[in-house]
Amino acid sequence: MNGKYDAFFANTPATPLVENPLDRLGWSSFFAQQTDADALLATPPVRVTSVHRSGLQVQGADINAILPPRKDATVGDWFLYEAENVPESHLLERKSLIKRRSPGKDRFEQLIAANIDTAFIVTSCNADFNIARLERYVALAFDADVTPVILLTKPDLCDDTQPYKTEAQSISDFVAVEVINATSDSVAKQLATWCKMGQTVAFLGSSGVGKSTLANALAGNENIETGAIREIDSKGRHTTTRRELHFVGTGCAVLDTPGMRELQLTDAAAGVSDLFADLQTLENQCKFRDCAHDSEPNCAIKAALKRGEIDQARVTRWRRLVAEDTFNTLSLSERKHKEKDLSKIIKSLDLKNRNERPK
Ligand SMILES: Nc1nc2c(ncn2[C@@H]2O[C@H](COP(=O)(O)OP(=O)(O)OP(=O)(O)O)[C@@H](O)[C@H]2O)c(=O)[nH]1
Ligand SMILES: [Zn+2]
Repeated sequence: MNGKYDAFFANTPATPLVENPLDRLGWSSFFAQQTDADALLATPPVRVTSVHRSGLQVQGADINAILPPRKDATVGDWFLYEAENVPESHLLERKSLIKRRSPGKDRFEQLIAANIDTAFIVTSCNADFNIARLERYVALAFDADVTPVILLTKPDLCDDTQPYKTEAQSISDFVAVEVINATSDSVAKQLATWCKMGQTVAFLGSSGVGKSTLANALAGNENIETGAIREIDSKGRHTTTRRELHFVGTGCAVLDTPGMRELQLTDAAAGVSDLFADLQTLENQCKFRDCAHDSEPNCAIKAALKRGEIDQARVTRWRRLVAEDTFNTLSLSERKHKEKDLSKIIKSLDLKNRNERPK
């Protein structure tokens, strides 16, 4: 980077009065530093605002275009736009990426959303509240390099929100917890820290907890649910799609994509280790590398439980997430392979047993 465009492209606070259209789209120094001022003029940045079968809808400072479909990009991605040779547009490195494995047999990876800054994990102060589910979402966010923030909605329908808040706060010291009435006037104010200009946020959580209500409160007069757009697909037909990246009143972008709503914890190993770093450190002190923290001697986890330093329920949730994650990460062939290995081991154990049996 050099010269007079530095401040402009790096989105520095040195130019607060002139709103750069790219700022609103979420452009930041993280992306600017992957290129230089000359390249930016030749191939201006564009962001994927929605994904369709016919291609990727992209938006730039004064560009509104469609890139040909490609599997390695998703909503929220940034490209350097090659006007002369559109398919050659260059995909920029991501700040964060949410992906999932498809539930089908082939279990290929689907990219759900890129470059989200904050994931609001929404649950209500009632029967929906489930600490294990919250933990899953937090692990998923950590794994994707997205900052998780827990929002506890419907406080007005609950006698005492404190127990919910205390439990949610016990998940991690690094995750903010906000009690928020989604139907109140103070939503935008309460979420302002995370919804500044140029930020990209998403809402995760079960149906009916208030995600749309919160998103609409941020949007002000705009109604996100009715933000459908009509466009012409590659065969010239009119199609109606939901927009996926909504630029709302506070200046932030709200990402709403169907894939987000179906997220499960899949291969979020890094997130699980972040979330349970203390337990993983303890585990390293167990005598056996494959300690099941069950009946093994010199088990550091059991010792810490006995001393009352850690909580049994949390240990159980951690073990389940690790097991689930290991299984989810396996491909179908690996699973078969593993099954084969397993049956071999069982057979050999049986054999050993038989041979050692007294005649
Ligand atoms: N009293 C009260 N009602 C709320 C609150 N948050 C959401 N609601 C109501 O709960 C209902 C469901 O809210 P939605 O925003 O549609 O929930 P959602 O999470 O978007 O649900 P899906 O679209 O199914 O995923 C609506 O009738 C909201 O008005 C809250 O904090 N207090
Ligand atoms: Zn152990």
